Amino acid sequence: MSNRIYVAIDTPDLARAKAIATKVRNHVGGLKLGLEFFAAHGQPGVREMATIGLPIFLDLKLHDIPNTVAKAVQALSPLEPAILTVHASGGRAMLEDAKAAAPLGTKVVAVTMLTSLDASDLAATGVSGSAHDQVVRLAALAAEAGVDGIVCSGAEVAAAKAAWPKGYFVVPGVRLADGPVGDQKRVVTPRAAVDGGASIIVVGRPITQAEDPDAAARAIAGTL
Ligand SMILES: O=c1ccn([C@@H]2O[C@H](COP(=O)(O)O)[C@@H](O)[C@H]2O)c(=O)[nH]1
Repeated sequence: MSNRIYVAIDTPDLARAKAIATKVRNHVGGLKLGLEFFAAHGQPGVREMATIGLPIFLDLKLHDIPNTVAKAVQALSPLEPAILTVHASGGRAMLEDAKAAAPLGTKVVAVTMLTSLDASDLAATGVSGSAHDQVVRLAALAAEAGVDGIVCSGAEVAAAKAAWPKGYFVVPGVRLADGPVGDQKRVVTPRAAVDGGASIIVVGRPITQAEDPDAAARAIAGTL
């Protein structure tokens, strides 16, 4: 099994992004680039990071009307990311159109409920019920729409996988047992995420803010 860790390179500083990625490249399976990096460096920055030689996960969490999302996916297609995110709450037509517009080799995965949210945040947006129910509901929508998988927390991944055995499951919100959680609310350890059925785990600050990012990545890989 290849390394399941995608390191989240969340910085607007290209030199720092390259330095961290270069340090950890032997102990992670891919690089996740999100809004912070993309807003600063766009497609040229993604191409630059791709020269490091690891698969690229473009975590842009697209969420708009179907036509706009499909056109955005088309515009991103020359990058041929390994993984691209959209928001499941954009609805079935948006998910279908995003998948249709993506390159064949790109996994389109739908974000269900951000790991920085809990049930009280959900209630504040007018959605009643648990995080578990919300994730399982949106995972069913994603499967029906024909995308490749979902993003969810490690607390729900086993239930989502049981309902969608062929799905691809991306789990962020991963923390070491004694580590700071920061703004994340639904966290699990790397081992628990993989045991629950994560296809890949996304790890950002526990690696990138460590004194020795390579040692941190190696230590996490050693627990899997
Ligand atoms: O529900 C989600 C979806 C995406 N993310 C992204 O993952 C990383 C997590 O970084 P940490 O530093 O390990 O918290 C970050 O890039 C988020 O944008 C998420 O956390 N939760």
